[in-house]
Amino acid sequence: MTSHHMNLVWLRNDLRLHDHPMFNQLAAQGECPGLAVVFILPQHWQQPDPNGLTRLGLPKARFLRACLIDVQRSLYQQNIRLSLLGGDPVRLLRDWYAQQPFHLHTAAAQAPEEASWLRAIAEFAPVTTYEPHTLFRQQQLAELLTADNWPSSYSGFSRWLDKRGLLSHIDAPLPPAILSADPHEAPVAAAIQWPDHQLHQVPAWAGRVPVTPFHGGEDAGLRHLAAYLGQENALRHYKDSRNQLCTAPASEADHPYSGSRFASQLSPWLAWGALSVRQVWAGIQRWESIHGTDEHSGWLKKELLWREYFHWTLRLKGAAVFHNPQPKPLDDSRWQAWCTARTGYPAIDAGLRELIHTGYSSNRMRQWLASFFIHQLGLDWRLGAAFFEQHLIDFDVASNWGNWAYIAGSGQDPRGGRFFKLNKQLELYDPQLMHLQQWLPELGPLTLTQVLHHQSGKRTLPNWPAPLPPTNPVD
Ligand SMILES: Cc1cc2nc3c(=O)[nH]c(=O)nc-3n(C[C@H](O)[C@H](O)[C@H](O)COP(=O)(O)OP(=O)(O)OC[C@H]3O[C@@H](n4cnc5c(N)ncnc54)[C@H](O)[C@@H]3O)c2cc1C
Repeated sequence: MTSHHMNLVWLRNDLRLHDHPMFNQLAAQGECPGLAVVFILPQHWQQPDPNGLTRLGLPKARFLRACLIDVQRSLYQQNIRLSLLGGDPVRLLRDWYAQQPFHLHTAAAQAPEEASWLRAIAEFAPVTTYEPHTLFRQQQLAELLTADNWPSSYSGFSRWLDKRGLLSHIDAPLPPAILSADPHEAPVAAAIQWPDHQLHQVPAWAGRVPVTPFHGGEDAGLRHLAAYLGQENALRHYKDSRNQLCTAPASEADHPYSGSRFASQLSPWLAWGALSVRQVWAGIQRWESIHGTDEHSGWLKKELLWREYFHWTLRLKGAAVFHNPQPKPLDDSRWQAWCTARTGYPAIDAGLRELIHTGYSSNRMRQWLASFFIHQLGLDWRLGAAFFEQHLIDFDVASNWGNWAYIAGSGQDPRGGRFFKLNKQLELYDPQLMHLQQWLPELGPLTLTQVLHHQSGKRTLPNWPAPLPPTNPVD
């Protein structure tokens, strides 16, 4: 590693100090000539694309901002500045380098866009990359990471890990780094322009629905993890409750898990790297040492391995993950109905409202939404994935695009897509309409039969739009 330049750490979605190989490496170097840390909000994230989508919906922006404030505070306690810049990352870093040469330390690229930034920067500055996002190191998977060897399904990946015994070789999380360096300020100025809350119209229903339960930041993420595995101990029923659409209110006395979190809800912190996935894995192992290894802890680990599978798939396949061999033309009226959560299918419209309003939805709901968008509205899955990208506070490029491609049948898995029959799903997962009524309060008291009939086209709910004609039956 060069030493005559100052070190510049470029954080992207690795917004933490604990278990961060980059900070630990720099700390191990001891006193260095200077250290600055930067986060750059790419300007194009806020420019609407031809379909009116940006990459930074309001809940997502709020969560990100809270993560940045938290990491800025933690660094400040070590006398290190985090500069927050907005603009074109390559241009800003080139300007910075021209005024004050640096050695750049940053996470390895996940998506092709990041890879192209890193290639461009490497032309004018020394760059060292790190692996802060995954359970495994690239070297551990080297044999698999070739076009011929990469498994075409998650199960193939999981079998290979078992065969190699790799699950017992996941690195332990690193302790928070203690840094020691001369602080440096950014020599370039380009303030972040955050989305304007004033321009965001609050719909009339918003006052009657749940508030966003997530607060960004490493500190909040670590507390959430500790509570989930400790005081709440909600992992004890994870496998049985993970398919719920929401947490049943504590008042639902006859519900088996009333008031207890249905899934870990760790994804927003994991996505921004405010929590390290190895920290979560180690937390589950600690839980197992107290409560014993069981199907619940095993299932949560399995979900983290799904994440791993999608991450490494993207690293290997790159732009191919975003490709649709059967593109579809845009049907504007269907697209507008989707964007305004008025498709006429209350189960879907409730899910869309939740997603737009909070930036989060359960895995089951995401599956309904994606399957509905692709197989019942007949729209191009990439548009649905981009819609999620705008809204999800836990947007993770590999998991989002990987899951959409998987449901569309465009991705790795040879089974040709996943189609969830909406009415059957509603009967199975929200028979008491708990989620649906939470998000469509203006529909008032309803029966399951009324909703099922409406969704089948019988128009039993006069104050909700007629359902758009489906391209496949909902029953
Ligand atoms: C269409 C679609 C889009 C999705 N987009 C994203 C996304 O942008 N970001 C994201 O983190 N997850 C995404 N997922 C996966 C999954 O829905 C969320 O990770 C999960 O709902 C987050 O809630 P949780 O933390 O309570 O999950 P839990 O059930 O508690 O799972 C724990 C963790 O495992 C990982 N995980 C769980 N399921 C999956 C999965 N199917 N694929 C990859 N990782 C998984 C996540 O990191 C999650 O936080 C998507 C799923 C679908 C069907």
